[in-house]
Amino acid sequence: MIVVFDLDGTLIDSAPDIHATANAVLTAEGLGRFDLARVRSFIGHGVPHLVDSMLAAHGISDPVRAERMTAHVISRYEDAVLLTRPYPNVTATLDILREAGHRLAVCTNKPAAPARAVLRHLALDEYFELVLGGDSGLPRKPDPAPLIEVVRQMGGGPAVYVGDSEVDAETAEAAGLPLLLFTEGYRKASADSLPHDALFSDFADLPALIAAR
Ligand SMILES: O=C(O)COP(=O)(O)O
Ligand SMILES: [Mg+2]
Repeated sequence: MIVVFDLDGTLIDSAPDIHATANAVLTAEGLGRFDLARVRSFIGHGVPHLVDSMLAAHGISDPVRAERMTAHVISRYEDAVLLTRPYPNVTATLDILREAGHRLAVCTNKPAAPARAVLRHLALDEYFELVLGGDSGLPRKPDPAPLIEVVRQMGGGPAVYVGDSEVDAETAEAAGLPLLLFTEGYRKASADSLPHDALFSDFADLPALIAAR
């Protein structure tokens, strides 16, 4: 089975690093900072959406400024790893899945370089044959194109998607892949309101869900 994972809010709790990065960029722009919960609510659609959400929350619509801030976030993003942790049991579960012969990949809206940097920092990079980021040139999730492309590059065949959010649920449905929804990430809607094949709150439960497919 090909097992494709979302990154932020699924494998890793990266909101503290994204929060720190966002506030550094806001401060450089002379704009007020946001608390962690607010920034977490802006995560999931990639960097341009994060910046647009922060500007909108300040009542600002300014494409030139948005572009400058997006570039500033990206310039800091590869170093934004120190506050990020894998969710409990992620590493052990990746070991189990790999031992069971599954092939693992990441499909994230985070740009590829910071996605690879944080995976490397947490010693998780070696598990994944492929990391497709939000700057691949394809439309970002919830467009199904990046998820379909990951499965294609992995050679096709049976696949599942593991994600945490509205974006992931919409992506999986549009791509025609089963979604295993991790409930402890950055979702805003209730888990039951999102299309999913299974829910889990502990990565230790994931191997059995995948084996049952
Ligand atoms: O960086 C984001 O906004 C979201 O990233 P994700 O697709 O890994 O959840
Ligand atoms: Mg996510």
